[in-house]
Amino acid sequence: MLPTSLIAHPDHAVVWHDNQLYLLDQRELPHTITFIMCNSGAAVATAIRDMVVRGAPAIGVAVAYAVVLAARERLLNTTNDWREHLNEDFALLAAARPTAVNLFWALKRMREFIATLDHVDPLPALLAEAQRIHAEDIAANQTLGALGAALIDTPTAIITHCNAGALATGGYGTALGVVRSAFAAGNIRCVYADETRPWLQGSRLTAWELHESGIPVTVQADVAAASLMARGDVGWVIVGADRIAANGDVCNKIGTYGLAILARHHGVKFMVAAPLSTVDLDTPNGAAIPIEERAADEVLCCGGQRVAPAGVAARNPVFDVTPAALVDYIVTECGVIAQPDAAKLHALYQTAPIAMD
Ligand SMILES: CSC[C@H]1O[C@H](OP(=O)(O)O)[C@H](O)[C@@H]1O
Repeated sequence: MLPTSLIAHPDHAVVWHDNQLYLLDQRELPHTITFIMCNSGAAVATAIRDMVVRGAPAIGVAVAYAVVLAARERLLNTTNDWREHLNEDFALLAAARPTAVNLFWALKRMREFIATLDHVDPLPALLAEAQRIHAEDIAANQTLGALGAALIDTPTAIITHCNAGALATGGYGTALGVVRSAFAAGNIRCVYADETRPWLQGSRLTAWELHESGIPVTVQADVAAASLMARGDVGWVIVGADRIAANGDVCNKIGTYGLAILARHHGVKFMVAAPLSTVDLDTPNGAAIPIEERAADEVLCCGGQRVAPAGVAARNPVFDVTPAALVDYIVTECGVIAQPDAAKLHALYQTAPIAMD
């Protein structure tokens, strides 16, 4: 019998329980609930690469716990300084996926924390830091959820893309955090969830999260968003982010850029919800963000069957960049930026309660 902390719940994408790390296998949702137990940094790197856990903040939280697992493994198997051997683990984790900056933000924060340690046994302090990162992400989502919901001042239908929910974060969600808060305020009539090929994060994960929460959700083909906006039924497009560059360009799931162009054309407001850990002032603009290209088979196949004829190639970039000029609001836990630009982002960073560097 799974402990209650491991019962299937959108907030349980990443669970530290009984000194082990459990990842809800998001490849199997919504019809199968499987937790994968990881006991090394390498196992977490594999789980990230294979999309067991996905979503920028959730990846960051998983990486923070992965450093604890790696340190434990090194302490058990290394006679000399455990810190030296951690570099291999950090390199494995850094190579898992290239786009979501939260992965690298978490590695940097854990590495800087390790540098402050002089404990003989570093594990309790390391675990406490990973748990702080986890708790801070949930709190950030609840705060940004409320700030984003405050922008939605009348009942409306919204479109969301991919999954930027509790499953993609430490809990509560970013775009779906705004949806949860706005629904509680009576201002969400319906959520139209783009299915988001090829991984179907929308029809599998967002639909599961919102249905479980009693929030009206309708799945649609990604290509159906345009005519829905043309009908005039939708007030907002609300999405998450994997990396926000210093000038306000937003990197998110492939298809987001097209939604932003459609939204601007149809007078639909476009909101990006993300914690400050997703803002990367070291990346000057969207063109500098590495876009992950995944296996062609993810596009060539559907339901495990090859659809395209043999010999036909496919391209599979899994993110794209929305220029800041097409973004109406960036909502973070430190505040809301309307019509984002470099100066406004930098100013927001300066107000952050703790140094986010
Ligand atoms: C809350 S950020 C979630 C973000 O991550 C998703 O990508 P993936 O499922 O490939 O990790 C997508 O871009 C979401 O907006």
